[in-house]
Amino acid sequence: MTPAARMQAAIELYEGMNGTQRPSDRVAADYFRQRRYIGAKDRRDITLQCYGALRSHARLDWWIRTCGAEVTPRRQILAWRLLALGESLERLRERLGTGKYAPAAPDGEEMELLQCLSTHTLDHPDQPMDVALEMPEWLMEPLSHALGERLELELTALREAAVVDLRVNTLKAELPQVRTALAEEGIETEPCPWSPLGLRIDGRRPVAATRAFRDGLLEVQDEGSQLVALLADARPGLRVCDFCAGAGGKTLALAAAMENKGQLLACDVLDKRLNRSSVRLRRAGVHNVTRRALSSERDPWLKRHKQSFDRVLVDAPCSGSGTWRRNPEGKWRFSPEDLSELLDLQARILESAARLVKPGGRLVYATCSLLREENEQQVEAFLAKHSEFAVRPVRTLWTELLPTTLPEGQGDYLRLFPAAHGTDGFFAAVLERQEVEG
Ligand SMILES: C[S@@+](CC[C@H](N)C(=O)[O-])C[C@H]1O[C@@H](n2cnc3c(N)ncnc32)[C@H](O)[C@@H]1O
Repeated sequence: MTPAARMQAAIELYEGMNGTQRPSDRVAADYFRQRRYIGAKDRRDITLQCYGALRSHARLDWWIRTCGAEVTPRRQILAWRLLALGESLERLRERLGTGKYAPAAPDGEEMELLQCLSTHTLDHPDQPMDVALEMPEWLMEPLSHALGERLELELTALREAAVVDLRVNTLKAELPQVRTALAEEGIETEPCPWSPLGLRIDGRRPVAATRAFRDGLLEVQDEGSQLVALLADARPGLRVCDFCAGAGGKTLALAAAMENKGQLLACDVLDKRLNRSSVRLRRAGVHNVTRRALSSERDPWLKRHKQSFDRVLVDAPCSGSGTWRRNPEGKWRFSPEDLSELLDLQARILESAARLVKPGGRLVYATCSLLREENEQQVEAFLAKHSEFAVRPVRTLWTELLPTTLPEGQGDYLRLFPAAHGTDGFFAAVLERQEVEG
């Protein structure tokens, strides 16, 4: 493809991403599936343009409006090229209106906009803080409450693309073996700093096409997720419930920690999502998992199984604010009403899932959210009503369960942040049901 044709494809794809509520990576996957003639290099360039615009959305809109124009996806892509990529106006102009596959030539009004933009770069001191940090205005207060003086640093990290982490599947291999196998297929990795099972890849590589992946030696999983699963301390022979199992990311990690021994129950309200785990479980050689679709968090099944699990993991549905490096559109679609609905749902799930925990057993409440409302405040509201549960501080659990050093800033709860720890944002609390005396 010519650079102009790639630019036109980026405009088309970006229009598609903007015109839907579907996740942008799915829109991109469909776009390329329907255009198999687009090769890997072109695909990478087109995706780079779209994600570049998506990650700079607020600043691009600010500039387009400051230059007196209306925002459109096409203008956002053109603005990104001038402001973020530093392309010259002459070079950009040369590519517009130059043939069948190129973007149309700009009209007079658009040309004025391009001229205005071409004398600037993406950041400007007049941009309000929410614009500069690419965050919806309403979220600045709860984020500031959660991040304090680290607000700017963390939100800056959240604007950038995330690294790719892998978890070695200890049911099939050890870390050095997987590292060597990947290197033989041209993928260099470094051990993750905190997870003893983690390998980090610099940049995007086709991991899913490797033999090591197809043979189930590894899973793609953020280091933060790996740590949540490790802190659940799912040992061989225990009865473990993964209450919000989804497509099984943490179920797989729990099964490996259990060495396939004991009972692991994966629940979710979405049957379809649970079913998606079956291929992954098979590939990983997991065979101690039973799946159960729940009608709601109050499914009658819970009553029949109260106090019968050693470990219950609640990987709660949440804002996903800790993962907005990967899904930058998520923050623009998330509303105060969504947050308030999630807070009610999380409290209900925590309340119900807690009933499954045996005396002496543990309830692990985790989110990939940065917000205190979804994290500390949920746990503290739960503890205020349930004196039979007590916090097992992560700071001490870590030394019992993990061979690596404790990341900075850990106290009662696990709190991981993109800038501070290089992971997605994660929160976890480990709560133990007290043994009944006498
Ligand atoms: C953060 S995701 C889980 C991700 C998964 N544990 C993983 O590691 O891949 C939260 C899950 O909670 C599920 N969920 C939503 N409402 C629920 C409810 N009332 N009871 C149980 N699960 C629920 C969602 O369907 C979703 O799959």
